[in-house]
This record gives sequence, C-alpha cells and structure tokens, in this order.
Amino acid sequence: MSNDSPAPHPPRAGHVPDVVVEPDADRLARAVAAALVARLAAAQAVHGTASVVLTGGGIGTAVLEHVAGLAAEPIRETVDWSAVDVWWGDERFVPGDDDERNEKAARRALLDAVGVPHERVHAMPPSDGGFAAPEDAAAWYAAELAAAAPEGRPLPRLDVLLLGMGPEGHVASIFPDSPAVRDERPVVAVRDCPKPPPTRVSLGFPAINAAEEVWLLVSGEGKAPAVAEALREGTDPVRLPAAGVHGVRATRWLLDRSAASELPARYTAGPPDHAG
Ligand SMILES: O=C1O[C@H](COP(=O)(O)O)[C@@H](O)[C@H](O)[C@H]1O
Repeated sequence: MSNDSPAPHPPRAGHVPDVVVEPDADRLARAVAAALVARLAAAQAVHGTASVVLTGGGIGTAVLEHVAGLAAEPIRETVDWSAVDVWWGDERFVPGDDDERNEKAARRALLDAVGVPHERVHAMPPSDGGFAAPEDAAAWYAAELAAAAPEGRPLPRLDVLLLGMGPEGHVASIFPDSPAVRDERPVVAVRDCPKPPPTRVSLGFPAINAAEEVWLLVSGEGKAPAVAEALREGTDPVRLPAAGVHGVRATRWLLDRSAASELPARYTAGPPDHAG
C-alpha cells in the first residue's frame, strides 16, 4: 500500500470516548480489573461465553495480576474462566520462552492461575512456532480469528479489547508513520519496530475497531502529552495511532492522574457542585 493512501480507520465523527481517571497506577489497575471481571461476566450472562483481547505492557500486566487476585476470592468468582476466549492485540515474534513475550507475561499474571482451557487461549505464534516469517504468523492468526467468527465474517465477537499506549502514541504494535497504520488487514507483521524487539505481529486497525469495547490503559506522566493529543479532535492516526482506535459500542480511556495531567479540565473535573 502506498504511503500516500489515507489511514483506513479514522475516528468516527461524533464518537465520544469515556475518560476515567484514577489517582495512581495501582488504583487504576485495580479499578480496571474489577471492571473487566464485571464486563466478562455480563457478556457470559448474555452469550454464554466472553472474549477478551489482551495487551502487553506494564499496566496491562498489572491489571491481569489484579484479576487473578479477584478470581482467587470465592465471593468474586463471577467469571467462568472455562468459557473465556483469550486473544492478543500484539505479540513479539521471538522464541516462545523469551521474557519479551506478551503471552508469557499474561500466563504468569493470570492465565495459569484461572485455568482458561488450552483451546481458548489464542496466542500469536512465536518465532520458533513453525513460521519462518512474521508475515506467515500474521496470516495464520487472521485465519484463527476467522475460524472463530460467525460464518462469512472475518472476526469473532471481541467483548473487550485492552490496549496499552506508548509515549509516542503507539497501540498494540502499530507505531506512528509505520506501514501498519495504513494496512487494511486484520493482522499485520511488523518489522523494524522502533521499540525492541523489532519484529512483531499485531492486530491492525480493522480488527481493533471491530471490538465491542476498546479500553486504553495508560499510566505515567511521560504519556500525558500523547493522551491529550489522542483525545484532541482531528489528530491524525498516522502520526498518533492511539487517535485512530475506537470500540463499536464504547471507547474507554482509563488513566491515572499523571497520564491525564495534560487533558483539558472538561475530562478531569468532577461533577458540578450543586451545594447550596
Ligand atoms: O510494546 C508494547 O508496548 C505497549 C505499551 O507498553 P507499556 O509498558 O508502556 O504500557 C503495549 O501496549 C504493547 O502490547 C506492547 O507490545
């Protein structure tokens, strides 16, 4: 695809994301964990199953650790983990036992503890998983998604898709001004990634933006400028990929106070004071 072609999935006109601000990263991770458990339980109440797309990164992994903590409390066992499909938004194309694998972090933090059945854990292939190139791994993952989808559709229902965001606005492994920002395929290979490791597999905008709900989890002052820019109307997703993601039903920016520090007051002010 030519570099002059438009980004395929600009934000929808009139689409208003929710912004939630927690005092710090730990309270953010706890709040998101509780909300995720509730959302997956609600999806199971309606559909019998639930599906979540995981992210790598510090805050994404902290959320999973808190979900594991909630799952260990008998009173909070509202999710049937045997009926949850787990997908990934991006993965590093490195050997399966490499500590850089997002899958490895998620298994340690949550999946090993809650016992999601093997066939429901849809990991993106590692570099030693039988695919010589990330392009082949990406094509395989797209076929896995399609195989789980209703007939004739490319994607299954994705109830919640979690995304971290880099300080330059990357989401999943879609980096600013990279070929992935203009790629119309649901899953893409990423080479020469500016953040190591350089070779990755990522969902593309069409798959991310087909999720029912997209939740962006962001903590830390270093990401505050990108948060503010992503939420500013008219920001070009080619330059700041986080500006180009949205859910079908909801887009939620879940921030700690530092990450929200450059947002206009309308996002962070509490409800009007009606006292007196
Ligand atoms: O490389 C990646 O980075 C982002 C953000 O990570 P963070 O540690 O800065 O929160 C992550 O969302 C993505 O899945 C990962 O592969």
